Amino acid sequence: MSVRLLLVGGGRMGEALLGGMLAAGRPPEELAVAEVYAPTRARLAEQYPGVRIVEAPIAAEGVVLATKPDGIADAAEACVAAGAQRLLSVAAGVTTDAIGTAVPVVRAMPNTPALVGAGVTAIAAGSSATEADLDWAEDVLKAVGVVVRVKESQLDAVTGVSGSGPAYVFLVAEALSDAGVLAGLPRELANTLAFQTLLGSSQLLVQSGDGPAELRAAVTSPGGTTAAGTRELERGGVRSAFLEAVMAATERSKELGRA
Ligand SMILES: NC(=O)C1=CN([C@@H]2O[C@H](COP(=O)(O)OP(=O)(O)OC[C@H]3O[C@@H](n4cnc5c(N)ncnc54)[C@H](OP(=O)(O)O)[C@@H]3O)[C@@H](O)[C@H]2O)C=CC1
Ligand SMILES: O=C(O)[C@@H]1CCC=N1
Repeated sequence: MSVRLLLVGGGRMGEALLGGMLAAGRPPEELAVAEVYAPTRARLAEQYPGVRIVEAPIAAEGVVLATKPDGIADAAEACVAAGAQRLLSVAAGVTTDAIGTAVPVVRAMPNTPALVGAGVTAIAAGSSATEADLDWAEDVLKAVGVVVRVKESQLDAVTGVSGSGPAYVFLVAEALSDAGVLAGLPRELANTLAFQTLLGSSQLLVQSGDGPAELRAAVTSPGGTTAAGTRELERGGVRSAFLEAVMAATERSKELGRA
């Protein structure tokens, strides 16, 4: 009997999508995970009761491919041979043409906040995918966050900004907390202050309708503490470091597609 949705690859991204979909109320019996690594299968089976955990692809109405980029084409072929009707690849860099199966392929770039329903995913249709295939992909992914539709040519840049983006934000969180400790605060308190500041600032950014420059200006009192701190960030080249980071990640995504 075919499952509604098979996730191939129960690694970090596969599990973020699985956990996010279950938390959003998707029934576990609609889902299956194919994962080659036995200890990961055992852990997933224990952590997600009701979800079918298998070693190799089984028949499915739809498949999310979340293996490493260099294994995506083979995994896609195995899924089609097992009876998959449509595919959704989340692999960085790998084009839908390179996947090139007999069934429609949608390419997506999600991010790990999907695990808590706060992801953002960009999707693009491969040449044989229709509007209905994009609707299906959007339906699957909107359970775990915001979904936007883009041209496939934009997906490498999307990867640089939001696919890899959570890692940059976690780095900022670590650095802000470390700085609090340097300034004399206990670690637990520094973590609470740093993490809640990131959360609150993101919520304000999304909910207020004001842009980041306006919101930053509202924190920056004339001759005050924020202006003094911001001068040091600018002196350290933080803005340029973000530009270079996103460009490097975008380029690496393109390289992964050529490998
Ligand atoms: N992590 C992230 O934030 C994001 C990742 N992605 C994409 O998601 C994909 C997975 O990345 P990530 O989760 O980080 O990597 P992981 O290495 O954590 O996960 C990949 C998993 O797939 C397993 N696997 C490999 N081949 C197969 C196969 N043929 N059938 C079933 N399972 C298989 C791997 O097992 P083993 O280790 O034994 O090989 C591993 O458990 C990549 O293509 C990446 O580009 C996209 C957006 C964000
Ligand atoms: O680091 C990576 O290659 C993957 C793709 C985007 C986030 N993680």
